[in-house]
Amino acid sequence: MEQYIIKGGNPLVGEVEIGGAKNAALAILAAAIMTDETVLIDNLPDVNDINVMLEAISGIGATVQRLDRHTVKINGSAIGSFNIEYDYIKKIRASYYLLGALLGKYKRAEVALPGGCNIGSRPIDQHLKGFRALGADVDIEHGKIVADAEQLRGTHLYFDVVSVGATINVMMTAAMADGITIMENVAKEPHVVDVANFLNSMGANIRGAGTDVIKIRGVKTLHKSEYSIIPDQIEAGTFMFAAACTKGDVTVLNVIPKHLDATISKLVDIGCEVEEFDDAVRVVAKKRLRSTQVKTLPYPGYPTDMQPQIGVALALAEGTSTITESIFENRFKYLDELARMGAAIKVEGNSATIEGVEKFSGARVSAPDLRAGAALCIAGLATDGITIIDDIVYIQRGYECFEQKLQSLGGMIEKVSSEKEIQKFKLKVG
Ligand SMILES: CC(=O)N[C@H]1[C@@H](OP(=O)(O)OP(=O)(O)OC[C@H]2O[C@@H](n3ccc(=O)[nH]c3=O)[C@H](O)[C@@H]2O)O[C@H](CO)[C@@H](O)[C@@H]1O
Ligand SMILES: C=C(OP(=O)(O)O)C(=O)O
Repeated sequence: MEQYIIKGGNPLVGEVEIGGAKNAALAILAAAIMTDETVLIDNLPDVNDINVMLEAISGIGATVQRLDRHTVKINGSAIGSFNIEYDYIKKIRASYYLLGALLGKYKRAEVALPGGCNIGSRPIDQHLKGFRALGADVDIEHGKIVADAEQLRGTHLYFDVVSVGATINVMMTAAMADGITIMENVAKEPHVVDVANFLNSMGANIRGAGTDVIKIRGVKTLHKSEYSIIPDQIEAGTFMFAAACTKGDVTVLNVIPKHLDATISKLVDIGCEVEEFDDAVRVVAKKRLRSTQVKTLPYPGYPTDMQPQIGVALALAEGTSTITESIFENRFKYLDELARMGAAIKVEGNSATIEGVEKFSGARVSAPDLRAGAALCIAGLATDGITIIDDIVYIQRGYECFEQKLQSLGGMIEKVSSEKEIQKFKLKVG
């Protein structure tokens, strides 16, 4: 089993290139099979979840041609199965997008119930409500969602909760339904807009993505497109907090600063200097961080996917902070791991009270999920001693070349898979 070993204490300094947004890319790859023409997708992150999705779509007959690490050509004309059997697909959350894409194009789909990080109960009732409202019969049979429709008809739909997944999924199906669909109380995340832009580039007619109401005029067919995925705001934010926690000076390159507004605002609250450029953001932390209050919310609020990263910063900040996690009920597991490193935290329901400590001590901890794993790496980099992180497979789901990027900023982090390698690292760092 691979682990990260970290010797912290160095400020992270330098520039780091941010890749394409994993959560936009997963939906865009699913949407790419909705045309019989060839689609070229660029700025794809090379991470495990993306590779699982590519294998799943090639498994049902789509042609997938990787031009380079970040560029792929997809042709969905030879799809011969609407049943996603591929075993790994149920392990990722975004497998549910294949349901929306296949149902829209072929009026039939069978996909295993989705997995993803264990951060809460994660129901999909709003996806199913949307498909049914468009005229599909949807059942859950033997762990699979089975959907089919004689005809998909535009509808007026009000989501009961703001859901990124349901908004994108139903938008994909409605893009190929007959007539007009109006979706209210939708998610406004940048990746919702990116998927709408991608579908429009293939000839869909979707208006209002990024606002509370999306209007879709269904089209019969979609056509070829060349599309570049937006930068990953969560990867960018993770490196920005790594700078904050190590008293560093890091510039994240290839970002859309507007997408980082909530993250930037919190970094400023806790005492960092933040400079915005056209497509870069610089974070400088010169002194001890200050406490603050945070509540996770749908975009444009503070993202739940950035909650563990700020949690680490607040555990080192002067004073008492609170975090309220209002999206997923099980996203505080990393705090137990952080407590092993000396953090002082009390969790009650969906709220955590954090008394900042001056420093952590190195420990052996486990990544409970993707973002929490990345946050624990930040904690290790902010700690003088040695930290070992188990279960880094979660981190590999969503961060490309994570350790190499941190190394390029001066971080002493290595991937190891044996006691011998651990001892070698310890000898090297003294
Ligand atoms: C692959 C992907 O893009 N994952 C992201 C996506 O997850 P995901 O699409 O699963 O998250 P949602 O936005 O759907 O979930 C938001 C809230 O709505 C609830 N809900 C959702 C759907 C539904 O049918 N019923 C329901 O009650 C969820 O339990 C949660 O409390 O958005 C989350 C919120 O920004 C991010 O943390 C995840 O990284
Ligand atoms: C929680 C995440 O992913 P998933 O929804 O795929 O579990 C994430 O990207 O932070």
